[in-house]
Amino acid sequence: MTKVTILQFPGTNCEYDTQYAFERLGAKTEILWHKADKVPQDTDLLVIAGGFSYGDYLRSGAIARFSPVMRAVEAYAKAGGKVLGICNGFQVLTEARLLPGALKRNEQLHFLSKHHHLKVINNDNDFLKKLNVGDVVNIPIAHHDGNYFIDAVGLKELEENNQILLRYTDAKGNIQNPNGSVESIAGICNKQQNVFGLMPHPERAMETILGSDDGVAMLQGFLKA
Ligand SMILES: NC(=O)CC[C@H](N)C(=O)O
Repeated sequence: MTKVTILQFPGTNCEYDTQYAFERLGAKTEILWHKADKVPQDTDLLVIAGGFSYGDYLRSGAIARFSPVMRAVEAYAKAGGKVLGICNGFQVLTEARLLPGALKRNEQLHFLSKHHHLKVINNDNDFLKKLNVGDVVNIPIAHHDGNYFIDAVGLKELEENNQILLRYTDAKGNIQNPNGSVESIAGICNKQQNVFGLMPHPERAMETILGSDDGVAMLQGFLKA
């Protein structure tokens, strides 16, 4: 059985949605408070859940990065452990330099909360292997700091190493840009392809009655066969 450990900082608010989503897919889960100094040994996937860690003070994710548990997360990722950062989790991972780039305030300076389409750019990784390149999924976004920035050198590296995983599009897969992100990037991974981050919330797209179940195929990629 796959074991998913979900990090919780003061201000995290998506840990229970994330727990529900993974348990529904048959995983066992544990919520880990940010004061922990170890990642549980049986962890197959570590998720940094969404929310407003430390009230988004200074910059989203900028304080959480100094929490004790982040030293353990760094060691876990360095040893090849799989890490997924969703929304605020993505922000924490960029602040901790486990993923390149930064998340700035949305271009229009508004909080965005709606469903958005995304196109799969690369599926040659654990995260998106259940989807096909070019697939368009419908996933909620909910952020005010989702404007992904990376400089030209960094962007070239992302492209060369197939690190761009998802881009924002319309329902037909035409590129769209809700928040000003460089090249409409919605999700990336590190060069080693074991640390993943995205602004949209797959854990909120688990049931058609709630607008979409396209998150199922995304999260399933992490489960053991
Ligand atoms: N849903 C979230 O994780 C919110 C992320 C972050 N606090 C922002 O608004 O940008």
